[in-house]
Amino acid sequence: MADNCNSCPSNGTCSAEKKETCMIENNPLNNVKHIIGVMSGKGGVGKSTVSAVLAYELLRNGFKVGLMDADITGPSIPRLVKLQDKRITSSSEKGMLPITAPGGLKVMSTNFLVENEDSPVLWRGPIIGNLVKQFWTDVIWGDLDYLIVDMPPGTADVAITAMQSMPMSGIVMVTIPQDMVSMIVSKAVNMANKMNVPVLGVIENMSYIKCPNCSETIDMFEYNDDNFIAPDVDILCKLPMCKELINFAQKGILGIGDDILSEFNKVIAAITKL
Ligand SMILES: Nc1ncnc2c1ncn2[C@@H]1O[C@H](COP(=O)(O)OP(=O)(O)OP(=O)(O)O)[C@@H](O)[C@H]1O
Repeated sequence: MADNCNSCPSNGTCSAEKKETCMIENNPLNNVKHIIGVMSGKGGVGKSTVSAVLAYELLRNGFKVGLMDADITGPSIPRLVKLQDKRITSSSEKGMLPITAPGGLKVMSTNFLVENEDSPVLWRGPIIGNLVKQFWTDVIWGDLDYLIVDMPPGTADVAITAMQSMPMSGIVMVTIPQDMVSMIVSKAVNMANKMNVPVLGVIENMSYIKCPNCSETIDMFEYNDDNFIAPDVDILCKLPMCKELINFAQKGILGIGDDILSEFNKVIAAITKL
């Protein structure tokens, strides 16, 4: 049975049978209402960028938000939220405090634990999986409305461990509209379905570019709409390929125009319905 059901985001919604078989450990110091995974079967499609913007936009909407960088071997969140120089230097037996970014966003990443930002993480799969688990059990997130998890890439063991060790309310998939990528993201959708984590929908990133002169939109990829991901998965929003998202690490959320933020708010609408 799960440890500390009282501090589990799923508390009150699990069946008695599920509670009996649940292996999730929760930290009694945490009161997190919803955990949202941001996932993609394929690398480089914008998962970390989307996670960071989503976290900041939720914050701007007045929520208490945490951002967990569960991409252990390729942690890009600290740079995206300008915390690359921060390190966690102390912890107690109760756990580790995340680093708080300006605005109140609580962040945890492997890069806060290694000596230098460019130190490689040469750990094997089980150790990496364990660290992801510890980012939930041993980090004192405190009171949060939403914990956004930048998921480990792919659909292999670390991603499975992440889904098994955190009571996720839902997964948002990030993809680019290209048949080959969509096929791989479909695997991630199927994986989430098998693990009983609801897929809230898909963010189609780098979908188009907008001409700065005439505002014409130009689709970036040729793809067959009928084959897109899975018939029962909604496309939550379409994001352009644009400088504003490339420059997020430098300019932050205030550098992103209202048209793009309104797309992110469609995702937030799906998340806040939970
Ligand atoms: N909509 C966008 N327009 C332009 N560039 C983008 C957009 N989204 C992401 N990028 C850029 O694409 C690159 C990859 O983005 P990001 O690191 O967020 O992807 P990822 O899926 O998390 O990658 P990884 O698999 O390496 O963790 C980055 O350089 C980022 O700035």
